Amino acid sequence: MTYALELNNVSVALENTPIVQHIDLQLNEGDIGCLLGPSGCGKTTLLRAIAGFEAVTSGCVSVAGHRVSEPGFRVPVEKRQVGMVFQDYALFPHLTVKQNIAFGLKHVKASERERRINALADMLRIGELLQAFPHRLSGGQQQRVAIARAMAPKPRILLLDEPFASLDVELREDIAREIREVLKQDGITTILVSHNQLEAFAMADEIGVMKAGQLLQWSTAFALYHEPETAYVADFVGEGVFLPGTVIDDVSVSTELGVLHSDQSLGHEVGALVSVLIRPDDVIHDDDSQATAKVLEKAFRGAEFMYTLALDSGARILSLVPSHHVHAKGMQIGIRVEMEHLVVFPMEVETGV
Ligand SMILES: Nc1ncnc2c1ncn2[C@@H]1O[C@H](COP(=O)(O)OP(=O)(O)OP(=O)(O)O)[C@@H](O)[C@H]1O
Repeated sequence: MTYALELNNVSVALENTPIVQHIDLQLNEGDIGCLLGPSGCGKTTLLRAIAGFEAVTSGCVSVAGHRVSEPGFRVPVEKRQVGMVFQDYALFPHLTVKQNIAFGLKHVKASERERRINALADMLRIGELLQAFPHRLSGGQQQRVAIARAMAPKPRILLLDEPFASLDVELREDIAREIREVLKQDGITTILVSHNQLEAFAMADEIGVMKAGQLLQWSTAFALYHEPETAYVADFVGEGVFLPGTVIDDVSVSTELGVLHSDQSLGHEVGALVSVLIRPDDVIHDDDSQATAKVLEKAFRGAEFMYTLALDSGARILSLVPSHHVHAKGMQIGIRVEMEHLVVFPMEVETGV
């Protein structure tokens, strides 16, 4: 199987300091990947290594089955057919918006060049700005020009570092959706860096969670949310809390919310103390339920409220409740747990319980 982009055991050091270590990831042609992680965890460094700006100290980067980076060997950036949008946009100040976008299209027929520039400018809402120079543009406009310039030559691999950071929420969602469509149409394999999980969920086929230079998990949004492999990923992605539990057999855990069952072996010894991940959508409000919890807080989210509830022990859980159910703070409300994926970690792991 040849991937459009493959990293095997990639490590990168800057000024002799290891920054990212032992990274494995793969993307099929036309797939979109997203790196999520706190500031300073090495996302930009990893993008720069894929683009060829940084050398690797171990492992290899392959594009369409060809090795482009390994220790002591690096295909130059301009030979990789990689497009990259940096956080500082790096537009050419002496060129107009149109000339910036056209920069990588010198070998394309004039009519096709015009068509592509206009299509990208329309999509990115910068059609009115084609004759302007970059210094006249707002940060968000410059960012969109940089995206158009990187997408224009249909690179083999597109790398986007926080591509929507300067856009307001509404524009961001529309543009992200349209960019995804064009990337899919053109079959451009993409990795983007984002701080925004919802954006990652909406844009990406595969998502990687990074922490301190390590890639903890590389999988679909669904798997990250429902089948996190570490307590860190469980905590970082989505909302939820950990409740203490005791393993009672290979597939069941006893908790304050009752006995919860898994459809597969939990891999923990009977009697082991564990932390059980409880997502807000696992906790259903049900007036007929015997089990109750006290409403501590509620936050309006449009169609739903996010309730923070206290169990008898004082442990807190979250529950998403349709907003036509109105319960005041301090009330006891009926709850039941409906869980499709039971996620359990050993208790000694730092989970914030
Ligand atoms: N030239 C350098 N020499 C040594 N360390 C560096 C150098 N450049 C960056 N670093 C360090 O490498 C680490 C990773 O930086 P990087 O920019 O890749 O993180 P990031 O995850 O992209 O962060 P952000 O989300 O804030 O952009 C940081 O701790 C940073 O201080």
